[in-house]
Amino acid sequence: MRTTPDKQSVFSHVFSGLEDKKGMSDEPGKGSSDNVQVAVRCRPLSSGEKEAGHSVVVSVDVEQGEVVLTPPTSAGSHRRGEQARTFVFDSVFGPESQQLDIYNETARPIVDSVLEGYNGTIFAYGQTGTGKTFTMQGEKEPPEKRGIIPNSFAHIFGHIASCQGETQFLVRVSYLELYNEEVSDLLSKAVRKRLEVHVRPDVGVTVRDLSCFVVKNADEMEKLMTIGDRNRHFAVTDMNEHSSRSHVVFSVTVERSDVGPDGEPHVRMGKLNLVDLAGSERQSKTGAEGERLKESMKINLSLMMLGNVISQLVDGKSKHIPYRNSKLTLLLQDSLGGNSKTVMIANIGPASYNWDETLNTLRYANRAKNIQNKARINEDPKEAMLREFQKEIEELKRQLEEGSGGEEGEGEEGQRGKRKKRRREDK
Ligand SMILES: Nc1ncnc2c1ncn2[C@@H]1O[C@H](COP(=O)(O)OP(=O)(O)OP(=O)(O)O)[C@@H](O)[C@H]1O
Repeated sequence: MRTTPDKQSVFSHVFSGLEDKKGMSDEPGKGSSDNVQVAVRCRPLSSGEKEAGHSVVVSVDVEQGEVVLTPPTSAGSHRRGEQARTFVFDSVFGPESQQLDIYNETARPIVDSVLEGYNGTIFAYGQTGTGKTFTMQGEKEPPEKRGIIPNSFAHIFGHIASCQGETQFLVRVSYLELYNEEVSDLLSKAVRKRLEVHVRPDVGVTVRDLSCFVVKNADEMEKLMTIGDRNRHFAVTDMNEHSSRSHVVFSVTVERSDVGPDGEPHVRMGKLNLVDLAGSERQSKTGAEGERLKESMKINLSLMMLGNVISQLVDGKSKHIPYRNSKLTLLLQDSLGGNSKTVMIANIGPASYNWDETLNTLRYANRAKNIQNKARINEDPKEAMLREFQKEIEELKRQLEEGSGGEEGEGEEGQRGKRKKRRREDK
């Protein structure tokens, strides 16, 4: 359901829920300094890699949060004899890790914060074919294979269902694609229409004309995700049979209205950005030519720009961060160094022939650990829709009351007088 053309039909999607004690104890408007959290996930060796006889060069120590990249032992490798490299991250996941473990450790705290009114970003980064889409979306069946995005839908609506009483929620979603440096709306009928990205000082990054749908349960969200995925650019490459050729951002906005100590309703709004980046790739390995090669160059360029932004944020010397150098960094402006709680999941493969790419990803992720964000609860935001709907609901209720007649024995004159009085009170 689209919000703009049909506001009235969303009234039924404004949920009632319990006053959330935990949420109420937060101090709206106060920012806290949060480092970007970085997790690393290493996928299992694929059957093709096993058949080709590639050895495993990655080991993971979950307890210590450590990833060790050992040098390849094969005689032909130019990395043979190098020293092992060790990296430490906020959390690490080996080939046996389960989708739900990843969700609980990396995504759950971010989604909890979004439900409190913070912005949150979860993004997957890594070489092509290392499991970014598997981590973010996963597979539909069996349920244990579901990724972060569908798990977050269940989490959000599970939370709403557990609430009762005064708290009301409004959830809406949008889904955009960044392909060859052009932004488009994956949920629009005009799916290839180019959209403009703007940064507004009051609300941050916005995409003009991006459609937004109010949803009332996890199934509706999943349906929208499936529609959007069908519109996404994929291709077969030598590195991945189903390779994403674009970056995508699935956004979920959660508005909540709680009655504060002053007896008045207060609206808070958290936005969750779920980002599946296209993979970095080497042309010699993917076999990209023609259109694929053009895509590949754009993908690598935007990831390089993202790397530059990360370096400058961490370096701390530069006052000017080059967010505007690419659409990807512009879209992620709030998520990196801004008003958001952010987690990056760096995906890597375990095989020896990807040693260089794996080292690059680990270095990239290692730098991102030092990015400092300043997340704050978004209280009474201008763009909140909930308050507008509440006002209209009140107005409709009033009209219904008026339409159902006055108190017994009260004449037309008496009812008209009451209406006038209410209008005066409203003013
Ligand atoms: N942890 C995992 N366990 C089992 N299979 C996995 C895992 N991670 C990835 N795979 C499998 O590896 C293949 C590549 O994964 P996926 O498409 O998610 O990679 P990607 O990083 O999104 O690639 P690209 O950047 O090319 O889109 C898929 O067949 C996927 O099912």
